[in-house]
Amino acid sequence: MSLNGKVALVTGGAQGIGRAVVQSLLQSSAKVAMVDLNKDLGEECKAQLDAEFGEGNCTFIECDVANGDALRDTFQNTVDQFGHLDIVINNAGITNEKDWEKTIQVNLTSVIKGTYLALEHMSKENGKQGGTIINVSSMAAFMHSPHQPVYTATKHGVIGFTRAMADAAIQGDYGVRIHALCPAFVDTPLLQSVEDEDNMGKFVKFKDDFKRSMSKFGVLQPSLIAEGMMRLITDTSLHGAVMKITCSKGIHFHTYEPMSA
Ligand SMILES: NC(=O)C1=CN([C@@H]2O[C@H](COP(=O)(O)OP(=O)(O)OC[C@H]3O[C@@H](n4cnc5c(N)ncnc54)[C@H](O)[C@@H]3O)[C@@H](O)[C@H]2O)C=CC1
Ligand SMILES: CC/C=C\C[C@H](O)/C=C/C=C\C=C\C=C\C(=O)[C@@H](O)C/C=C\CCC(=O)O
Repeated sequence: MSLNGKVALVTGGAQGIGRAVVQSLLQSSAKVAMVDLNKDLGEECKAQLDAEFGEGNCTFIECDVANGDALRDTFQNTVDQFGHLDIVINNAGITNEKDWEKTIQVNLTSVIKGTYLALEHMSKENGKQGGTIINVSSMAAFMHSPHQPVYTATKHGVIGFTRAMADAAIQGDYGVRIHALCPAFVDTPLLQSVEDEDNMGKFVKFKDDFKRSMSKFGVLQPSLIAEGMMRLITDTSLHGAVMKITCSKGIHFHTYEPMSA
């Protein structure tokens, strides 16, 4: 499905899962703001994408999503460059059990901020034209490990916040579809950090248990995660979805029991 005329903003877009979905969005003729902390990586990625898709379709904006003012400026910069905003993917994430406050800031607080900024630019409550938001969680929210307790907490939080905002979007008639995406293990540099004591702190001693899980459940490619994101963007029947992507079941959805008294 063509996304011609649509404008997307992807945080953490210069590497890994984010880069894969930036590629898919460009292949579908969307304009893309690739937002990332890593200037060198971002500029290299933009050069490659310009060579493949032509100049003017992708912009790189250096931004630490943990800096709320910078993130606000990044959203405005995107709208100034491309005229409007239709798709926001809050993808940037880290795992750091030593600096666990930073992990909360990047993985949860910034996802909340990114969601609210997306609504400022897309919600009908603000006179805008609607859109789609995808917040990236993890299968860590369904299968915790002793290896990354705070990372796990942030990913649980992303699901809870996203599901509540999806309900708010319905009751408030925002015209914005909001989903959570929960990949299992994916072959990216983040997954390699499982070996790093600098990242994992005292929990690095549990890394063998984590690696056994990786062996047992398998490791996905970023392209499949991008495929799941494109389905959330293009299937307008979906709202408030919690998409799971695993080696055993592929792209599927978590189902919740209806709330009852
Ligand atoms: N790799 C995996 O096994 C899984 C990853 N995820 C989630 O997917 C998302 C993307 O992860 P990966 O692609 O694996 O990671 P990655 O480390 O390969 O790429 C993340 C990108 O985000 C950028 N980034 C990090 N902190 C940032 C910040 N404060 N501001 C702006 N950009 C920042 C990095 O520079 C990098 O380019 C994360 O939210 C992660 O938790 C979820 C499940 C599995
Ligand atoms: C340094 C590591 C960084 C990121 C890793 C990632 O975010 C963490 C993933 C944690 C757990 C992954 C679990 C994978 C599970 C599966 O693949 C499933 O097939 C297992 C079966 C059922 C899951 C339970 C359910 O679906 O509710």
